[in-house]
This record gives sequence, C-alpha cells and structure tokens, in this order.
Amino acid sequence: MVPVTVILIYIVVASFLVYTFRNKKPLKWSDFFLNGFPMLKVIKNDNIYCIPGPLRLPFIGTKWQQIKMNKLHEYYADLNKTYGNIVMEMNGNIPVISLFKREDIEKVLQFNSAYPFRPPTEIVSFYRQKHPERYSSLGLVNEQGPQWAKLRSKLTPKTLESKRMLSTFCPELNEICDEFINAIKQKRNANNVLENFDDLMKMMSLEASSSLILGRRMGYLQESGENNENFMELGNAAKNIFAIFRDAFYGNCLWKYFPSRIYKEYAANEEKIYNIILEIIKNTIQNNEFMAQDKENESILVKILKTEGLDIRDKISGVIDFLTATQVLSHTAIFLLSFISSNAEVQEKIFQESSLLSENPSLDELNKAHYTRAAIQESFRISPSAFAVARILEQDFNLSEYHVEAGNIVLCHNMIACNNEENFENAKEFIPERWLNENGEMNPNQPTNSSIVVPFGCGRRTCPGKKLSEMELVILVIKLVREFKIEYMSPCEQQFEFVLAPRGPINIKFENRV
Ligand code: HEM
Repeated sequence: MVPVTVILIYIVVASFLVYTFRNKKPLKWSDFFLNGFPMLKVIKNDNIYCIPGPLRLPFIGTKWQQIKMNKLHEYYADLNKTYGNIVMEMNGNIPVISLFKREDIEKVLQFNSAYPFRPPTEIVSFYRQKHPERYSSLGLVNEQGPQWAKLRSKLTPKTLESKRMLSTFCPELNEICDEFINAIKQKRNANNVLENFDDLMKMMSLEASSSLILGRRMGYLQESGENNENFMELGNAAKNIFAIFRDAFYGNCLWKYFPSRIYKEYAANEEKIYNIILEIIKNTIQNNEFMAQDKENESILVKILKTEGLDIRDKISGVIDFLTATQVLSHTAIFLLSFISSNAEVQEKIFQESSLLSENPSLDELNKAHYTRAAIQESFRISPSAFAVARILEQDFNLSEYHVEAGNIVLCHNMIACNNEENFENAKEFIPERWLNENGEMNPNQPTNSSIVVPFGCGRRTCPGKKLSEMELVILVIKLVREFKIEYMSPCEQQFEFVLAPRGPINIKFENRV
C-alpha cells in the first residue's frame, strides 16, 4: 500500500511541476482532472519545454535514460535519430539542449563573445569553493567572465600558445618519441604485438606534458622500478579523474549533499595531484630554478611562477588544469593510429612523406608534412575526443525554430554533425585527401562545412594546448610509421569518459619496417 501511495503522490506532484515549467503558469486542479495527464501535453510552443526529448521526470529529469554512462556518445546519436535536430534533456532540474544541425552549431559557436561561457565541471567547482586555502578561484577551465579572461591572459600566451615555445620544445619531444619507440620494442611480444598499448600511450603523453609543463622528465617510459613513486601516483591520479567527472555529472548528484563515494574519490585524486605539484613547486623554488638565465628553455611552471599579478593559488591550479587536460591527447592518438592501421594506402603515404623528413624534424619541417596533418584532421573530424562543445548562451537564439533564451546550456554535437552525409560526402570514410588543395597542401578550410570540425573548441575559449597537441601528434605518427607497420589486433571501440576514450585493452602489432 505504501509504495502505491508514494507513486500516486509522485504522479500528482510531477504533473504540477512539469505543467508549470512547460507553460510558465501553475496547473489548476480543474486542468488536472479534465485533462488527465497534463504532464504529457504541450500547450504553448514558444519555450524550451516544447523542444522534443525523452520524458522528463521531476527531480531526476531525463537521467533515467542515461544508464550506460560509458555509452553516452551512442545515446546522443540515438537521441538525434529519434527526436531530430534539437533535443531537450533535463540534467536533474537543469535543462540541457543538444544541437545536431550544422547551422545551429555554427550560430552558437561563432557567436563573437569576449568571455565565452562554458558550463563548469560541477564537482571541481564545488570542491574548489570549499577549499579557499588552496584555491582562490575555480581555475582556468572552470572560471567564467572577467576572472576567466584574467587567468587566460596570464597563464597562456607566453607559455603554451607561443611558436617560440613550441620550436624550443620540439627537440625534446623528438627525444621522448624515440624513448616511446624503444619502450614499444621492449614491451612487444615475440609476435610483435604490444598488449595494453593504451597504458603506454597515456604514459607517453604524460611524459611529454610533464617535461614541457613541469620541466622534469618523469621516467614514465622507463622500465618499472626506476620510476619515482610520487610521479607514478601523479600519473594515475590524472588518468582517473576524467571518469570521475563523468560519473559526478551524469550519475546521481548526492555528492552535493554529503561526501559520497564519488566525491571522496575525486577529492583523493585532486589532493594527490595538488600535493605532488606543490612539492615540485617547492623544489623548483629551493633549487633556484627560476633564477636561471636560460629563458628559452624555461619550463611553463617557471614561466607561470614568474607571472606578476596572479595569486599563487591560481598559479598552482593553472598547472593542475594543464596537466589533467593533457590526458585527452593519448585518446586522440589512439583513434588516429587506428584509422591509419585500417587504411593501408594512407599508412603508405604517411611513410613516404616521413621518409623525406630529417631524423628529428623541426617545427618548420613538421608544418610541411601536409599529408600527415591532413590525416590527423580527418581523424579529428570522424572521432574527436571532445565530441561535443558546451556553451551557456549569452543571448537569445532561434535554434531549429525554437526560441532559446540566454542562460540555457547547449551542447553542440560536432562529432555527430561531422559524421552526417548532409555535411560531408562519404562522411564515415577516412579520406585525408579532402583536406588537401590541388598542390597537395593541407588547408583546414578546404572542404565545405569544415567550420564544424572543432576538435579543440572555438573562439576565445579554444584549447590552449591545440598547437602543442598538433605538433606532438605529427611527430608521433611520423616516427611510429617510419619505424613500424602498424596493425590493430581488433577494431578500436570507443567509450565515454567525460570525453571520448578508447575502450581498452588496445593490442597493436608493431612490425619493424625492413
Ligand atoms: C588532442 C588533445 C586535446 C584536445 C582534443 C583538447 C580539446 C579541448 C577542448 C574541446 C576544449 C574546450 C574548448 C572550448 O570550450 O571551446 C579544451 C579546453 C582546454 N584544454 Fe584542451 N585539448 C587537448 C589537449 C590539451 C593539452 C595538451 C592541454 C595543456 C597542455 C590542454 C589544456 C586545456 C585547457 C587549460 C582548457 C580550458 C581552456 C579555457 O577554458 O580557457 N588541452 N581542450
């Protein structure tokens, strides 16, 4: 009897709430009795509650649909098929609108904004607000408005985004890639198959990022036993954190009310990263590293420590945010190598191009590796790790004939739009040539609709690691394909870990070229 009463009360309360939200006026008793289940009816057509989408229930919204959190990318593709170009979900009681149509995505992402608003990662914001002794703001990734602009201008231009910095780092990156190739040779089995390549790839991208950002070689690519325990912990914490973001955002949000398992896991990983970075900073200061004269070879950490007008807590959180963000690079590399593995002709063309470059190519040489760069861009088109770009609207928009007011969260589904035949011919096929002009030069604006290929986001909030990541991917592919014939032992499946990640284990045959 008790469960039946609870369900009845729930239906009545749900009807009132949904009706009131949809029609912006309270439900009268007469409506309820005369209309049956008004929660299922659309009365007006000019607000977001009229946008089609799965059944929204009070308190849990549409979360009941997202049971398989590691398959959310497939869930969104199904939503697009079922409901069309624009779909509304409720994340608890927060409306989230998904856009799949190119014109809508362009409208939102090309909106010229001084401070583009991207919804923050809730659990990070929540935790950082509770720890003012460590964090004076939400940090570069999560802050908004003028505070974000200040962090962005202080933390990035002289560091991650400068051409000089990339040129200086290029020789070291060549060295790290050689170390990576040696590790592959040592770890592959008698049949030349390397099992769990995904683990080694993560270590490679962490080694590269730590070397650039912290100015330290961590030894992630060395045989186990030689590694510093702290550095291994840092690596593991950075690896875990994305899946925690996903579970906190798409799972239940009990962590907002009490320290649930997911909150404790997040706090443990964040504290691990924080403490190790703090230790490294103390050592850097003690060893007088930032008094060094060699400005060219200064690490990003030293550059950030020297930046004036920024609270030390923001400097630390900036370094943490850079290090955690670099995880995405290893996912991207695995998707890219899988396309190269299943397209023998593409692999051969990259090999030909790589043979023309010097053993340790410079940044200028890498920029001329047009075919390889086109292959990377094509991989980004079909399988970008950030498969949707989120924004909070700063003004009202008409999107697919619905009026969407400022302040709403929208997800621009660039991956789904990029895999749609309406936007790209033979959209599901891997064709690097579509990015090349008649002289065989890479042209990112070449294909019609290239404006929706935004693997690093868009506008002033674009990823500051874009140029570094592109350079790293070109060196990596050129060196790997020059050394080995690459063959994935099974198709590379994808799973959702807040960003799109490969589903391990990834086993690859690396056969020496003769
Ligand atoms: C292939 C690798 C990478 C991909 C696909 C990627 C993708 C992205 C995307 C889509 C965004 C959101 C941009 C927007 O909202 O418009 C972003 C933001 C960001 N990325 Fe990356 N990223 C990569 C590598 C990196 C690396 C290596 C770093 C650091 C060294 C980094 C640091 C950041 C930071 C700090 C932000 C926040 C920027 C802000 O809000 O101002 N990313 N990234």
